Amino acid sequence: MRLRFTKMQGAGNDFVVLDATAAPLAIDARQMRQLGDRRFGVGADQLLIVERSATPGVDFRYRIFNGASGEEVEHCGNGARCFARYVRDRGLIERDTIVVETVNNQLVLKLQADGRVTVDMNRPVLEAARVPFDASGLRPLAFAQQWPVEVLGRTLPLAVLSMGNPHAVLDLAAIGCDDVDRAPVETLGPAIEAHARFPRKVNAGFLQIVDRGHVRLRVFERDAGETLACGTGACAAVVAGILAGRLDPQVDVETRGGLLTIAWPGGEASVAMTGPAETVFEGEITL
Ligand SMILES: N[C@H](CCC[C@H](N)C(=O)O)C(=O)O
Repeated sequence: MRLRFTKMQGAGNDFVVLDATAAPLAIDARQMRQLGDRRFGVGADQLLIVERSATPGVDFRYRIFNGASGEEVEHCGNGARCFARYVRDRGLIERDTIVVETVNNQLVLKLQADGRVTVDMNRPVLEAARVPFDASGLRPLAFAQQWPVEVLGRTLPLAVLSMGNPHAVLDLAAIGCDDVDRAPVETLGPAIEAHARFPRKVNAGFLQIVDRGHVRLRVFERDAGETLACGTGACAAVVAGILAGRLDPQVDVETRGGLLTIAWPGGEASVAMTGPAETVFEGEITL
């Protein structure tokens, strides 16, 4: 199969974007993995498919696949910003405000005059069972979403929540680490990602709080490994820090790939994420 694609990145989290608005794309998991492979394919953290939506009031369907596994997932924040840039730049829509539906959500994407994109990421899901997280036998710690989880022989205070996809956030101050670049991501990342208490695995965030308006974050992503940035992970980390009483309602999140700004007033409000979205190149591949 000959396939045209667009390579994009948002804060260094990179994507292969495929246009299925004119005709459906029949790509299996093996072909998704090939597309995502950095040596045998194009290479990307995730693959995004753009489809028209039949739902009234919704412009597009937004489907996300992790490149390493080829499996479909519920959400991708950096990808949502690239999605907005993609459909606008290709003239698939004339408006700067775009409504997309994912497998379990609807998102509103807004292209800003400065080139960044703001995404309404909806409310965080805080109930453990809906993350999903098995909290059986555990009692919450400093706040209702923080749980004592045994990982590699040590008990870690993990903030557990969903942005549509599952997240576990470790405030590095809890393990005496004051520099995210020295966080034990290589060891704790895979151990948290595959932990038995997360039946659908989990994205593992490592949070360094610099001050109430500025954090540094690394994320070992589910079925992707450490990425240069994770949009849903940035939202989850800021929500966790606000629930802990350690962050203000708007926070700059410094990731290895760039800066994201996350805002959450708390309660039933949506999380807003703003950040960059760039096209890198166009290409064709035979699968
Ligand atoms: N690895 C994630 C999907 C991509 C999320 C990330 N790239 C983002 O920007 O939110 C998961 O399996 O839930």
